Amino acid sequence: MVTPLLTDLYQFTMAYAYWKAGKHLDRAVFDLYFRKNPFGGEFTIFGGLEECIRFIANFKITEDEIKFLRSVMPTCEDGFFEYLSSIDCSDVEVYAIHEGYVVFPKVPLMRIEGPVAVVQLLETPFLSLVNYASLVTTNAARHRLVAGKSKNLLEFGLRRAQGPDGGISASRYSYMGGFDATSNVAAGRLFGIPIRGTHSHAFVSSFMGLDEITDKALISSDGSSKCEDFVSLVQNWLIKIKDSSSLGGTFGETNQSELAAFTSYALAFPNSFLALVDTYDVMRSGVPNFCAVALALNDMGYKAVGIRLDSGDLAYQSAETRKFFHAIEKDFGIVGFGQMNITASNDLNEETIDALNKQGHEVDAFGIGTYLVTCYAQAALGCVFKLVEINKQPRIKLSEDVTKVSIPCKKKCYRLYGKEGYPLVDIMTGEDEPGPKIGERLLCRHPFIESKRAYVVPQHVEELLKCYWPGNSSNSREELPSLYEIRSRCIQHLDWMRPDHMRRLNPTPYKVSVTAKLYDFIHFLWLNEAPVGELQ
Ligand SMILES: Nc1ncnc2c1ncn2[C@@H]1O[C@H](COP(=O)(O)OP(=O)(O)OP(=O)(O)O)[C@@H](O)[C@H]1O
Ligand SMILES: O=P(O)(O)OC[C@H]1O[C@H](OP(=O)(O)OP(=O)(O)O)[C@H](O)[C@@H]1O
Ligand SMILES: O=C(O)c1cccnc1
Ligand SMILES: [Mg+2]
Repeated sequence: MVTPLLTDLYQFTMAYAYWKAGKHLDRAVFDLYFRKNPFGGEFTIFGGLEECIRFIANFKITEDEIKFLRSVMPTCEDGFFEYLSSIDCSDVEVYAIHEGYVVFPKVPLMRIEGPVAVVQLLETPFLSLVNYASLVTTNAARHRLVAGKSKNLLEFGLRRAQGPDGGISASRYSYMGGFDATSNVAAGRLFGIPIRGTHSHAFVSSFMGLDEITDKALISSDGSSKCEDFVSLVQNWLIKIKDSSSLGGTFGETNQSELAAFTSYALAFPNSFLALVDTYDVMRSGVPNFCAVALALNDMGYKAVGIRLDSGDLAYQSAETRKFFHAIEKDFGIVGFGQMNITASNDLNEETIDALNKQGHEVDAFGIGTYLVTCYAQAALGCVFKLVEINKQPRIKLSEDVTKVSIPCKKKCYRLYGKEGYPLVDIMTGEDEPGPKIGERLLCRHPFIESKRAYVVPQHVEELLKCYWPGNSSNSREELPSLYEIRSRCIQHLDWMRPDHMRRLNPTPYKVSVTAKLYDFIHFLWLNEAPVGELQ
């Protein structure tokens, strides 16, 4: 779907005007960056780089596309379309921060150099590939931080995502941000993401009673015996549970159509039985029914997986369910029954998971859809693509709003680490400036606010922008890691950050700075380009 035509018309009209002016081959440098961290936080995860690199690797406008462009731009000369059909990205260079890194406002995630007309055509597709990817990766990482490392996080969002392509991207980047699995089968196939799922209320309510089950036989897990009437085995267990010392009197008649649904599911998947228990009544029907089926499976050598809760007070119900499981373990001597998995879903987000943590809960896995994939808490990241140099001349974009003034020049970017091993500050320098050195004191200045500056003595220096597409330069090219490797990197990097940058409430901003030389140059260019006002 991502072709050169997946762009805004103005990229093509500008390309024509560059061409008419004989400027199309001017060597331009653009920075792709964002201005503010999303979700009220102080960090972002960079996602989407691999897709950008694959896009430029295949960048070619086909004859059919040229024909269409001619119809869209009928006044443009033939020579322009001949030029368009000849272009590719062999003369473009892309330097980027590694995908999955923790990144911060104003620091270029990518620096793109090449003939101005070609690089201009990359603006919209690159932004489209990076903006949502980074936003949803960050959203997933934030859900992971609040849920904790020990919980399983399942992405359930395909049905609620912004269309099929939004759903596919959501699955890919939720996994990158630290989710464990997706329910999205196509994404699992495309990207090798683990696929997981339970069943829905429709499956439960489609059953009317136990007499619907005609094939009642179940062979034991080791194949050594056969139970001809698994339904009776389940019913017997239900009676035993009802009469057990600690559970007697906690429930009466359970819903028999629900029991039929659970039994059928267990017959279909004896090795991975998991039941949705909230269709009728969690504690009076769903959980006892589940336990009866799980105990019957246990007789046949199978270990049930657990339950899913999809409504009500998830803290309370998970705790009550856990007590029920422990009581079964104790009364019937089934070792491990108390640890049965409890999955929770239903409009979960950072806030609800945080609330559950504060109340105390027994949930092992969270299934999260709507709030994760739609990025409900913030609709867009706001990455931009700005010209910073043309034909070696630095360029600046001014704005009444200081946060929107671009940082000119082709730059290098470094992450400086302190004594305790945490990243302290990111610093941008002019391309020809010497890089920061370990143990050498360096003045780091806020790019726009004069009074904000600090000396830093780095214990480790990391250059951030790596060559991912060398064009005609002699730089060697970074390999594209697998999605799994990027996910591992993301998880590791989140761990390396100082905790106060990562906390949910009032996190400390991470410092982003420029060298004194670059600071002076930005302000010189600013004064040069800004017209002096006249008061009358
Ligand atoms: N203990 C809890 N503390 C805070 N929020 C919770 C707790 N338990 C559940 N929630 C959240 O409260 C909301 C409950 O939503 P709502 O009242 O619409 O659903 P419900 O009535 O429980 O279920 P449904 O409408 O799907 O049958 C959900 O967002 C859920 O994640
Ligand atoms: O709640 P989310 O975070 O979006 O997670 C996905 C939801 O999708 C399913 O519900 P379903 O589509 O059956 O409808 P529902 O909203 O009535 O639960 C599932 O039971 C979850 O509740
Ligand atoms: O497998 C599930 O439980 C599931 C999948 C998608 C949406 N809700 C739930
Ligand atoms: Mg729901």
